[in-house]
Amino acid sequence: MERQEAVIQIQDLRMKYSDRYVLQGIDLEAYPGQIIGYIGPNGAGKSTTVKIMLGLVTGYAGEVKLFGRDIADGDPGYKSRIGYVPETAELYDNLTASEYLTFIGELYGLKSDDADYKARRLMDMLGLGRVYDARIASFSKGMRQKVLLISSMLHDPDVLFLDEPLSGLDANSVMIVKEIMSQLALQGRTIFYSSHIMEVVEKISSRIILIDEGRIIADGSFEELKERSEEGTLEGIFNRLTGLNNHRQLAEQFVSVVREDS
Ligand SMILES: Nc1ncnc2c1ncn2[C@@H]1O[C@H](COP(=O)(O)OP(=O)(O)OP(=O)(O)O)[C@@H](O)[C@H]1O
Repeated sequence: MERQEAVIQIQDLRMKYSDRYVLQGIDLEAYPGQIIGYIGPNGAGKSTTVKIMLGLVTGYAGEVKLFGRDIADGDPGYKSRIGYVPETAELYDNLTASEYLTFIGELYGLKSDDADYKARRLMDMLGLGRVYDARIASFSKGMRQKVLLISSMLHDPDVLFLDEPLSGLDANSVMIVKEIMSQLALQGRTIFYSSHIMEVVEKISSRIILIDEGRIIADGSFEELKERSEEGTLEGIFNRLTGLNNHRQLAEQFVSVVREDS
């Protein structure tokens, strides 16, 4: 099968904060239709990689290309073809969802009326039609997450970067958002997401990239990773490859310190 052109190409990406390398030579490429689970322990360098691709972090070494162009070439045009859901975001609490989403849509080049019309229907479909004109300050965590997800997709981006996209969502909403991700991928969009929920990553990713201390230590489909491992679950593979084999002991020690007489 003829392979389409890569939408993300990263070569020997290195990033140093103070004297410490937090990315130590990342190489990866992603293609249309892929759902890539980018996973790793806390502090492994996942957000840093994504922020570099978004143009939010500079000062890196190596090459990062999106849609075939070096993002350091000074042309920010690629940003209109990507969407982003950060792990935590300051939404404009004083705006209504309608004002916020229309504003974001306009930033991405949609006409105000079109953005408003599209946002209203998407909010309605996620069960938030009722609060479309309410202030975001009054929204629960899950409601805010839905607004963020909608804001990242309003302009129908080619590549979606999602950081813990299911954070705060109830079980029904999780099913809907997972299905939305699959359908977008089937329609040729690329989804590059980070999550710590291994069961979800295992099920929905077409490819899983595991990083630890700024290096890729596994890259392949879940089936491929499983073949190379004795573990039957992604959680087991993750724990083995990132060196955690004493969680019970650690938990016992932790609890015994918690229970010490003060
Ligand atoms: N602005 C910064 N200045 C200094 N160090 C930073 C900065 N941003 C990140 N780091 C460091 O870089 C390393 C990687 O951080 P990063 O946020 O990329 O990890 P992560 O894999 O996304 O972790 P998590 O799963 O906890 O979100 C960490 O050691 C972090 O302390």
